[in-house]
Amino acid sequence: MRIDVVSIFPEYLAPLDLSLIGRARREGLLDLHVHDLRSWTTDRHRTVDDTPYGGGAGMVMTPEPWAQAVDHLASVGDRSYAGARPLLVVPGPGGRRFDQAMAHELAAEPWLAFACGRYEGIDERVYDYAAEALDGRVRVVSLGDYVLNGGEVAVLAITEAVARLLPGVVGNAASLVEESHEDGLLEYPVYTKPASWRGRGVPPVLLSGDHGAIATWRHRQRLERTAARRPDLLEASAAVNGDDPLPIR
Ligand SMILES: COc1ccc2nc(C(=O)O)sc2c1
Repeated sequence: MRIDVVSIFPEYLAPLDLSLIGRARREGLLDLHVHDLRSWTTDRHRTVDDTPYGGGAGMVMTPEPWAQAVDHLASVGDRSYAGARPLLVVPGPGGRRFDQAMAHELAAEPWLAFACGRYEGIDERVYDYAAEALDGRVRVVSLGDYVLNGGEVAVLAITEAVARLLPGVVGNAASLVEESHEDGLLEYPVYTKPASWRGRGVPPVLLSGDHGAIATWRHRQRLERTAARRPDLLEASAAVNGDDPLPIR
């Protein structure tokens, strides 16, 4: 997978050099290109914003640097990635909410590009221009119902959630299975040594060696934890599967 990120704060993406994502890049599983939007400016001050038409607080990102960034992405024509055009993802509070299902959708894309907005946002005409230049493949995505100062933090989160789904990135693929949100349930509680710690023990079933009993206990823990913390997930699952959201009643 290729990922391009355009930002006025390219150093914000430095964490993508670390840990599993950094290793995936070094192993050639992820081809990441971070671009400074200001490299597509022409004035002495490398200006990327201006006052909003219609008045109001803050500044708006001007369209021309973004159009040149989009033109670059459209012209790269990296034949290594099917279609040679990326899906452009623009993080924004008014976007479709990012979730694990979308993480899987994006992980199936050969090439993603992220446009990181700042200030009050990007001139609206850029979205239309980008859709024309990239065969309509532009998606506005929000991390959640809150507002950040820009798209970079969202890109870090989305990139990590997506890249970890790529084959070979997470050492043990089995660890991707019983995770929160993978199958509609939250994960079970985990324990490690020591067996007794500051007067607190480990559930005996986990020390029993009875793998069937352990699997049953863990599933029950997932149901109870989901019912307690995210009952909405159980209701959604029941609506889809038609089963009793809490068979453990
Ligand atoms: C100006 O660019 C922004 C501003 C707020 C914001 N909030 C996001 C979110 O996912 O909540 S992405 C994003 C991008």
